[in-house]
This record gives sequence, C-alpha cells and structure tokens, in this order.
Amino acid sequence: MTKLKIAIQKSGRLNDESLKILKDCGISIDNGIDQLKASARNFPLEVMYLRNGDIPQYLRDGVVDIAILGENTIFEKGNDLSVIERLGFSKCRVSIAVPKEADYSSVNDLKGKRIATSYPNTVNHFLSENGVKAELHIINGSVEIAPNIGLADAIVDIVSSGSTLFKNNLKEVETILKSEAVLVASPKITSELNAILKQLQFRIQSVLKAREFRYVLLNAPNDKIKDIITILPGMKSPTVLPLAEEGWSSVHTVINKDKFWDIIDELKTNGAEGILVCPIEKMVL
Ligand SMILES: Nc1ncnc2c1ncn2[C@@H]1O[C@H](COP(=O)(O)OP(=O)(O)OP(=O)(O)O)[C@@H](O)[C@H]1O
Ligand SMILES: O=P(O)(O)OC[C@H]1O[C@H](OP(=O)(O)OP(=O)(O)O)[C@H](O)[C@@H]1O
Ligand SMILES: [Mg+2]
Repeated sequence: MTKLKIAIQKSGRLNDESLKILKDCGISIDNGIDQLKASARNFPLEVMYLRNGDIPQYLRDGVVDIAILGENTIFEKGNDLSVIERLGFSKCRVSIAVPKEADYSSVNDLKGKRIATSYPNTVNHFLSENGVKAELHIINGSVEIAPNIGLADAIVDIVSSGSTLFKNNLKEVETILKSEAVLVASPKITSELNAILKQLQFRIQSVLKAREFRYVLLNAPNDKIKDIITILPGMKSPTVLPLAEEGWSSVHTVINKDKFWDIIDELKTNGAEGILVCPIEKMVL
C-alpha cells in the first residue's frame, strides 16, 4: 500500500505536539524514542523522526512527502518550500537581544557589532533589508550565553516567554519574525500521495477548528431563554430542550473559547445556572 511519509522532530520542542495532533486526528503511531521510523496502524502514513534543522532538505529531495516544522526553520532553510497549514502550536519569535545595560535605539546600533546566532540566513536577510553590516558568529546552541562570555555584543535567537533572555541579563530589542508549527509539503509529492495528504489535511483542519471552540450547556428559566440566546451566538442556532422541571430549559451551543469568559457574568445575571463548558474533539463545518 502507498504511504504518505511525514517527518516530525525526533526530540525537542515540536515532538510532543506533533504526535498529539496526529493522535487527535485518530492516527495511532508509536513515539520515536528508540526508532527513526514508525508506521501508523490505521492510516496510510509512515512517520520519520528527524532533526528539525535537517527536514527542509529531506522535503526538497522528496525523501519525505510532508513535515511538521517550525516556520522559522522554513525562513532560515526552506524559503522554496510551501506551507500548507498553520498548526497553532510552538508559537515563538526570532528576536534580537542585547545586554540589559546596553544602549539601543535602532537597528543602526548593530553596525559593526558581533552577533551570535544559530540562524545566519535570517539575520543576514534582516540586516541587509536594513542596510546594516555586522559580524556574525554562528553557534549551534546556548546562544544566550554569548554576550556574557564576551563572544558577542548581541544575539538573534528564539524567544517565547522571555525567561531565557531574562536569566541571561539580556533584553529583546527587535522581533525579526513570528513563528508557529506548520505543515509543509515536498515539491516532489506525487498526485497519489497528494490525495492522502488531502484526507490528512481535512482531519487536521477539523481538529484545529475544534481546539478554538467549546461546547456550552446551561439551564435557564423559559422566560429568560430569548435573552440568553442573544448573548450566546451558536454555530447556526442554539439548541433549546425542555427540562423535566416545569418552566425550565437547557440551552446547548458552541462558542469561541476566548469568548466564554467575556460573557459568563452576563449569562449569570440573565438567569443561567448549571453552566458546563466542554472541549470538542472534532469540528466539521
Ligand atoms: N521556547 C520555545 N517556545 C516555543 N517554540 C519554540 C521554542 N524554542 C523553539 N521553538 C520552536 O520549535 C522548533 C524546534 O526547536 P528545538 O529547540 O526543539 O529544536 P532545534 O534545536 O531547532 O532542532 P533540531 O535539534 O531538531 O534540529 C523551533 O524551530 C521553533 O519553531
Ligand atoms: O523565551 P523562552 O521561553 O525562555 O524560550 C526561549 C528558549 O527556548 C529555546 O531553547 P530550548 O529550550 O528549546 O533549548 P535548546 O537551546 O537546547 O534548543 C530557545 O533556543 C531559547 O533558548
Ligand atoms: Mg532550541
């Protein structure tokens, strides 16, 4: 049977969530702690566990058909590859940071300075766009330590919470790009495999959509139902069902997860009781 080959990061920041999204799509695979390859049991998919930084080349060569990787890696090493789906996890940015006590007012302050980074193409692109020449020191890890040991005047690295910068007495001064995990396809993918990819994409989209929403159930007196429905816009129209207790109904609807906390007080003042908010597994519109 023809199988779609997907590359995911062997270990690191993207591994867990990449496996989780496949699992949420109903695809069961083994994790890659001791393996480089695993087959899905119930979907024509073969998983290759690889280093994130190596994946763009494997896609280009057609060794794998699709991959989950950080968008920043595409920017650094795979500008020729096309992103087919943004996956909403591993959100971070690639930023410039300098020692806390350094004066910094604009990118021009980096002229002639030493910049340590693991992302030379990203930095060179940013510097040349801004007409600034600097000296790059390419290092593969622990970039944030470089200014403290006298190796560099500034760094360019991934920032998420900012705690690594804080611990190393650095401040973020420019954001070069924002990144999240993305699904990328090889330019060499065949039409047969593309058809399997479409099925996988359909599943991923219904999982991602479901992650944005919550299923809400509540009880309310019948004379308040109209008001409650106006506060609770549903997918189409909320479901209203009579309760066993005379004069009361139950309202069921789906709302954006971020909206719930904005309307909770309004729901309560309008007589809503026994409010339940549940996650949704899949959502097909
Ligand atoms: N602190 C973070 N918060 C959120 N996402 C992050 C963070 N650090 C990295 N990422 C994202 O996860 C991806 C993988 O990062 P990680 O540090 O695990 O691997 P790596 O060192 O780039 O890769 P590898 O060793 O597999 O080649 C990055 O390209 C980035 O998109
Ligand atoms: O802003 P923060 O939330 O502190 O995250 C940023 C840190 O996370 C990443 O490193 P990671 O923990 O993946 O370790 P690594 O350097 O071994 O890749 C990145 O290289 C930064 O050092
Ligand atoms: Mg890292």
